[in-house]
Amino acid sequence: MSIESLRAQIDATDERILELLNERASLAVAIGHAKRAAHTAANKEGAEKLLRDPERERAVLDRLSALAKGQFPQHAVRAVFREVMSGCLSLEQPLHVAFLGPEGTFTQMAARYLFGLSAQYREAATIEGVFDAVRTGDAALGVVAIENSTEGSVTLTADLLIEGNVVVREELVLLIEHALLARDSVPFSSVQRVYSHPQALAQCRGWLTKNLPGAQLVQTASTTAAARQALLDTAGAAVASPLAAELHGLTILRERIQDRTENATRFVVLGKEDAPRTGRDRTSLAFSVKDERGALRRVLSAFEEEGVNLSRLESRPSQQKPWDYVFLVDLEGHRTDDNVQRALENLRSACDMVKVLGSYARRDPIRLTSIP
Ligand SMILES: C=C(O[C@@H]1C=C(C(=O)O)C=C[C@H]1O)C(=O)O
Repeated sequence: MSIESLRAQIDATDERILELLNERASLAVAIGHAKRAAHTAANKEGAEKLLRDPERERAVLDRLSALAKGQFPQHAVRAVFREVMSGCLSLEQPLHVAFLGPEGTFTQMAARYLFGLSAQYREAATIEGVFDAVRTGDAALGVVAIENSTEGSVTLTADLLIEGNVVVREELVLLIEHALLARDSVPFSSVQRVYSHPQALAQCRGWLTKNLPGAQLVQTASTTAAARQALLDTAGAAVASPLAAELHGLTILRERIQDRTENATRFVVLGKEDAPRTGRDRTSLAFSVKDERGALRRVLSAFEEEGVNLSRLESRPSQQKPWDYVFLVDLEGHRTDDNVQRALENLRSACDMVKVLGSYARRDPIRLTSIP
């Protein structure tokens, strides 16, 4: 069969796909109306409810990924239907998402992976700016990093979660690969300055010490800012995502320079409400113990007695008074689970403060292979 004939068949097939997308969009609009009616009936006043349903979106993607046994690549199924759903949701209700900028950061890539290109993004210059956008309603959701597997917690995110009335709605764990990027004309041997965010430099500290011992390390506000600096410096290079090379027209001098192969950053989606129970959940909470002997042991016993597994426990200065500490805990389970509820009740007797920062579905780490 000739190419022209095959292309004619592709054109006809594309038209059928377009018809089905329009049919799907009409169904989504109808569902949007039904959700609004149900919400209005249930809540006579208050801000408009967020119509996005992440659990349903996850179910759609998982079902289609499982069905994708044909010619079309399975990894592409998710990307295609991520955008199909992003477009359908935008017909029901604009989705405003704040993220820690600037453009090209891992945080932006995490946001686009979750919400697609039809969401309306608001770039915030600081982590506080993301929290403020969600708190004021300027954005329905926000995306920030909460911890890295090499560097530990993003302490400001933790502090703002403890302080504010914003909770964790979802999580996304990205496997972070760092590369050394430079302008086309810069050979590896002439790199004298390396630019990047402090966390990225720290995640590549061993490699940089071994391979560029004489280079000056210059901290920047973000890996995107580092890429922009590298474009201007004929003896400079940036530590950033290999995907940033595509974004900024840089050359990859070295790939996978992070010290730990499985270097991952956990991002959280911030919202006014946390997630419904799925049976595979995580709950983040903060507590401060009474100044009594054995108070912390009683707290840990409260979890152990109810069979609640803790996946993270760390202390943070309370920001209230010097040498006063708050503990941050991630536990396996949803705050509505009976054993978690009993554990929370029991630990309250040993604590001055207990604050649930959100219950949400646990997600396995993913590796981005292209810019979402
Ligand atoms: C269509 C719906 O609304 C949104 C769009 C979805 C989709 O395109 O499949 C799924 C969940 C929602 O975020 C729905 O809730 O079913």
